[in-house]
Formats: sequence, structure tokens, C-alpha cells
Amino acid sequence: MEGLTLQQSEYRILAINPGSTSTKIAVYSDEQPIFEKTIRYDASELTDYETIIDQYQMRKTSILETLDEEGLNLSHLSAVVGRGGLLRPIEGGTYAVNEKMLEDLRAGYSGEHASNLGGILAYEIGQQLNIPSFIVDPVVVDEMEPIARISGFPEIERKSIFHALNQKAVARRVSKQLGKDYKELDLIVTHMGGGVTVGVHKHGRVIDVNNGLHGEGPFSPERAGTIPVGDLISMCYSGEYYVDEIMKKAVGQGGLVGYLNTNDAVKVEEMIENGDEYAALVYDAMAYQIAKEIGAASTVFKGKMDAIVLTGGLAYGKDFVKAITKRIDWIADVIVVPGEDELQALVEGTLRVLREEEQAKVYPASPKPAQTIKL
Ligand SMILES: Nc1ncnc2c1ncn2[C@@H]1O[C@H](COP(=O)(O)OP(=O)(O)O)[C@@H](O)[C@H]1O
Ligand SMILES: CCCC(=O)OP(=O)(O)O
Repeated sequence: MEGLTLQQSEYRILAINPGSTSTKIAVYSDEQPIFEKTIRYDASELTDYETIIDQYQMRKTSILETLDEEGLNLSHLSAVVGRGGLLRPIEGGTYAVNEKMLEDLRAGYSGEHASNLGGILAYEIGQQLNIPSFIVDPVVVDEMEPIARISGFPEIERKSIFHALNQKAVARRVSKQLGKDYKELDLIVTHMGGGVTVGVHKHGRVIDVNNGLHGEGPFSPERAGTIPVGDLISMCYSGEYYVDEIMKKAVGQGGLVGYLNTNDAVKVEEMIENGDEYAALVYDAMAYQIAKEIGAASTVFKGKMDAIVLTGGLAYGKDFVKAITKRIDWIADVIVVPGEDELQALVEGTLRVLREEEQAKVYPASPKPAQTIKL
């Protein structure tokens, strides 16, 4: 981190957000985007790779080629930042990439997700250019209170795996709109994307949230969420499925994919417009489950909070948002922030450190043993 003490007038930052079917990249000059692109990969192209980490070289080459085609001079960069992945549970913030982090990302310490590549790509590109690399608010941000960790099954602790980056970025933006600091407010923030997570943000800390990756909370475009546990156990021991087949039913092939064979809510809305009553029932059930999860989360604040925020791609769906809002607007004001701006959130987290408004955190600050999910 030596060298960061020098305050510059302009910082140029490369941000990298690896998703399951794409890598989103951007180059920012301070808060201004000067280039943004989504590099998409064919599903068939990705199935050639056994693990997410095996995709590293292909993704790195695609990023560097894209930047080269755009004529962007990498020697002007001040830092590289990537979306962080399934590390050990850590508190929110901006972390400098270090050896321990790279080791855990490569090993998939808390499981496999495309975001595991974010820190590795940022580090490798940063190393080549001799500039620092960071991750910001990875999916394992863990600020849960002890009471929220109790699952009811002593061998299993509830885990905090959620859209920390977008939830915190949107929460900060909404706080600004409300003329307050994020740390002064009590908010429920719901990210509705491929997975759906409902976070209880108490004075800037996410003290409870459903594990949006490994089967907790509402079902979502491609995840099953909470399912009746007895039936699931019977299914696991029926002899009809391998463990990875069951896992895929929960993550990837659950939710809308399982019922309607698509993870695209826009297509589901078209099906409904064309008179598909089953699609209408399933879509409304997803809204119903999200509203129920928000209702449950509101009990953490004993019903009193500053606002409920709905964000993520599904928040573009006006009827979908209405179906949720009509069930929750008696609890608090509902603020809708459609889409996600994770690249900007990565850049903002990096700028806070480069400008010395915050110190980069060191991974792992206070490691907790996490269960490795093995398939
Ligand atoms: N205009 C829209 N109306 C309804 N749903 C939308 C719209 N745009 C995107 N979505 C849906 O949002 C979901 C993806 O959300 P997104 O936040 O991009 O996902 P992720 O969390 O994987 O980044 C998809 O189901 C997509 O169809
Ligand atoms: C809950 C972890 C993050 C996550 O689910 O991201 P996607 O919705 O983008 O898969």
C-alpha cells in the first residue's frame, strides 16, 4: 500500500465484474465512466471449463483484447478493482488484494461463483502495471448479529452470502437522497436479480440477510430459495439423483428456470401477456415470497424503519414491483432503484481508499471458520 499516500487530482480505475455468462468492465476517470462494456460468453464456450477458476485465462485475454481494441492506454491506470467472491466471511469495505485472498479465491473457500475471478483478475492486471488492486464489498460480507446466525439445526450456522456490493451502494445512494448518512438510517434493501436477497441494514451494517446462493429465502429467476426440508431430504436419498443434480435444482435450475424454463423475467412477462395463467401464478408467487421475506425482515426493526428499497433487474418490471409493493407499503416507504451499478460501486469504493477517506482493509481481518461446499 506504499505509494497510496500521494493524493492525485485524477484517478483512472479499471473495474471488473465477472458474472456467470459475462464479464462487465469499465474504465473510470474519478467518478466519470469513460468506457463500459459487457463481454458476453456463449454458454457452450463456458461449459468447456470444469471450474470457474479454469476460465481465468480466457476472461483475462478477453478483457485485455477489449481494452486494446478501444485504444485505452493501461499505463494511465491508477488501480484495478474486481468484484470479490466466496471468501471467508468478512465485514464490508474495500480490501487490498493479498496472497491469502488469492489463495482462498482460487480454492473457492466458501464455494464457486464467477465473482471469485474478480480479485484474481484485478491482482494479475494490477501486478503487470505495478499498480494496486482491490475488491469491494464481496458476496461474503458478514455483519450478521449472533441471533441471526442460529438456524435451528445446531450443526448448521446461517451464512451471509448476498449482493453486498449493490445493496450497500444503493443504500448509500438512497441515504444521500434522504439527506442522511447511511450510518444513521435503518433500511431494508432487496436485490432482485438472478438471486434475490433481502438485507436488514441497521445503521450501515447488514445484521441479517438470507443466503441468496445456497437455498434460503424467496425463490428467484434461477434459485429455489427455501424449500420444504423433509421433502428435500427424501429426494436426496431417493437414489434418483447425484448430489450435483440436486445442487443444480437449488442453484441455477430452480425458481423461474425450474417452473418456466427461463431465467428471463421479460420473457415471463410476455408469456403472461399472451394468456399463460401458470406463468402468471408462478410470477406472482415470486413477488409474494419476496414480500413475505421483507415482512419477516421488518420484524428485526420491530416494524419501524426509514425505507424499504427494491433494486436489481427485476425492479424494472412495473407490475412485478406493484405486486410486491401492495403487500408491503403499509410497513414503510418503498423506494425503487431498478438495475444495478456494481461497476460504479467498485470504483467508488476504490476512490474512497485512493483519496484516503477510508483505509484499505486487510484480508482476512477476523477469519471465521466457514463450511466449504463440496459437490
Ligand atoms: N425491464 C425488465 N423488466 C422485468 N425484468 C427485467 C427487466 N430487465 C431485466 N429484468 C430481469 O432481471 C433479472 C436479472 O437481474 P440482474 O440484476 O441483472 O441479475 P444479476 O443479479 O444476476 O446481476 C432477469 O430475470 C431479467 O430478465
Ligand atoms: C447471492 C450472491 C450473489 C448472487 O447471487 O449474485 P447473482 O444474482 O448475480 O448470481
